Amino acid sequence: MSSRSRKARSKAKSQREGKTAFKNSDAGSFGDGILSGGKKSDANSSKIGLANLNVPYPAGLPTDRPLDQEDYFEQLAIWLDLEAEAERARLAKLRQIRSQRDVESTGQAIVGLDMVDYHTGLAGRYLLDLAKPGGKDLPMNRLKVGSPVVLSMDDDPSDEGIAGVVSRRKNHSIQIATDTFPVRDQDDLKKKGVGKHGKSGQRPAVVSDRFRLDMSPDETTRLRQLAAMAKAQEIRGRSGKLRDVLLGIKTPRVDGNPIDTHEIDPESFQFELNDIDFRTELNPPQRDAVAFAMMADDVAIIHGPPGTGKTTTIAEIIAQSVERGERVLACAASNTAVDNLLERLVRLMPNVVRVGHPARVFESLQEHTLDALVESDPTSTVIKDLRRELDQILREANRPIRAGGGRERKQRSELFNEAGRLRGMIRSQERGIVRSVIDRADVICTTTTIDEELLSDQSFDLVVVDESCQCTEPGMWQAILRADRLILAGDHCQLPPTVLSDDAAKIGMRDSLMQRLVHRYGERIYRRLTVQYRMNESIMRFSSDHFYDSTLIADASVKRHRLCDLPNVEENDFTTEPLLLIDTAGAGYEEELEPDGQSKLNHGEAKVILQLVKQLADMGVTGDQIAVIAPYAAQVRNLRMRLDLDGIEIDTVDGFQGREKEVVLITMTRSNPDGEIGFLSDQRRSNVALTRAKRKLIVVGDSATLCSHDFYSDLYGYFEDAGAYHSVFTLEGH
Ligand SMILES: Nc1ncnc2c1ncn2[C@@H]1O[C@H](COP(=O)(O)OP(=O)(O)OP(=O)(O)O)[C@@H](O)[C@H]1O
Repeated sequence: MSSRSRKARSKAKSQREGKTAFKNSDAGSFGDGILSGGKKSDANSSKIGLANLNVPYPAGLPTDRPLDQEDYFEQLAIWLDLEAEAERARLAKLRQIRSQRDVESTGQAIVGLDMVDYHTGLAGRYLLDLAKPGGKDLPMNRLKVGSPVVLSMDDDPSDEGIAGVVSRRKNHSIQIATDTFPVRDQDDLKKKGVGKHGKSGQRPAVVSDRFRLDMSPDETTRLRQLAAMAKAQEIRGRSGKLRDVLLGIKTPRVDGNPIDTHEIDPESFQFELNDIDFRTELNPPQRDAVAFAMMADDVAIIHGPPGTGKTTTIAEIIAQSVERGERVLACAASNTAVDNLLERLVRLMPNVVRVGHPARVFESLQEHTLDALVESDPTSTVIKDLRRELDQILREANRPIRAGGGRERKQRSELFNEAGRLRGMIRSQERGIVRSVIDRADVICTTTTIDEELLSDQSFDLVVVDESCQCTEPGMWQAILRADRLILAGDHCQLPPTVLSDDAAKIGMRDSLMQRLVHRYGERIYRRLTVQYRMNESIMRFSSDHFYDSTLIADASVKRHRLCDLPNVEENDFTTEPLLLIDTAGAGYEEELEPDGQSKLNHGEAKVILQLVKQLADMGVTGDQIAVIAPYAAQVRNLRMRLDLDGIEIDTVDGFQGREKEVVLITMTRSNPDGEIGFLSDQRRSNVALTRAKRKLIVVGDSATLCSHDFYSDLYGYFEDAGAYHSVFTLEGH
């Protein structure tokens, strides 16, 4: 363990024990209830409103006073160190698993892959296509487009492999982008005493044409974040002022006035509102949020509960900003969230550029990617010729070499040299075109992990971060560094960022900048959107009461919509009622640990889900209108194997944030005599699951296990009051 990691660990320990770097006075409490709009939180209340939402914030950073700059950035670096250590430990453990079934069941590796094709892409990267022999489907995996991976020889545990990034994913193939071409070092094999047929005349263990892909620790991202944090400590001017505001050293201002001493002047606000020529049909809270954001001098927050048009609203803010002649950087932590925003933006304005690999971008938005814009630039024909030449050279260089082919080996290394020279030329030509496309753009869209090479010295009048509660604080600084003004949008009552290190999570890494600012400045720094366009009112109500102080309103267009209103869906009790809960208590449907894994599954609940899905299909609901959500990956795998309906989506809660379906079935999975509910106790996860359904929400779960927890006891009570509670014994065959 490095001395830095040791320091991080001991610091984490002392912070957990209450000896925080900041001597945090209110750690674990919820301040004065400002999250609920100024109301005091009620510690005895079983309701979970914003003020007493069960998120221990702030665990590591105080919000009752300005942060010391040095301490603050040191704290962030400690989180990153702990996270890197956790990632390395996970990967080391994973790479020790050699059995195909075991390793693939983790979802973090794919083994036994052939390289079926390769070519070169933008910036001379190699794009390698990998597939299982015979074109078999790939196993279920978590290697998403953009995931950093290590590509290594499958049967050589000593091969450290080469780093790459997933650039495309299909059912039966996966493409990765790398800077190095994977060639087996034959000379090295010889040195190890392994001949063509191995030491024993058998096929040797280290000689293989098969590859293995492992998810890898994202060192590049961490280094970029550390570099941005180092730079942030030095910056001056507008960005320096913004840093001081975010650290609480300076007070945020709206319309020139500090928010802690001045209310917004209603007349100025009305003037601003009237002055905006809205490009989208917005409801009053959305319009207020736009005007508020336009008046903020340095930072403003838009709190968007599920389906309330947060993305629609920030797209409008960006359009207004561009209208005023500003340049905008629009980001989000995930590629999907960036694309959702991009989709809205291109409807409002022409000059938007999406930075990131085109394979990560929705088909309909391809033309807005930097790659596509560079490609269609008239000056890029020269590059196309060079690339063709490079592909040709690579193909020649990769022809198999006969035994003893010394001359051929020499020729090959010359070809690789030539390939390197061509790649250099391609890169420099491309750099020029890329620069001009970026310089011309009004809006750049990217994930918060910013490509420093592409956006090196770019700064923006406005930086907007959507889904900002899914981004850790260290992950924000690359974007903040480029901002004069900052708008954060998100919902801290939904999923927090993924943090692997429990130590880092315990000392605050999962708590977002948005959450910290709301804690510090209260309702004067944010506007909440309250009209939602997704859920039937009965589906919305529970979440609204528990997470949003009962402030959500269902728009008239969705308030009473039912499954039976969909074309071809039969009308009966099942399709008319928006809620259904099946209680499996007493049925003996106990959870099981997945063989060879850590994840949980529940065959009994799966059987109930199968039966309900069949019932829905028989009533005319189509597969693409149905989603099944399980909190555990093993239950997802279990259901995917057993459920055979075209278009149906089965995924974990994390896979469904930001998504919606006409009908959603949730299998709670946990059922045990000890009332253990694992990460179901994070109510933000349940909030996401419970707010994905538009017209019908079905929950299947064991009250005997779940209801020892207040939140689930309330949930069961809610369904019962709505007349939607049924024991599993009322279902046929149980
Ligand atoms: N003012 C409005 N009038 C009518 N429909 C709207 C309005 N605002 C948003 N919508 C619709 O509501 C849906 C959700 O909007 P949007 O995706 O912007 O919300 P979101 O809050 O970002 O969603 P999520 O909860 O998934 O993060 C979209 O179909 C959008 O067109």
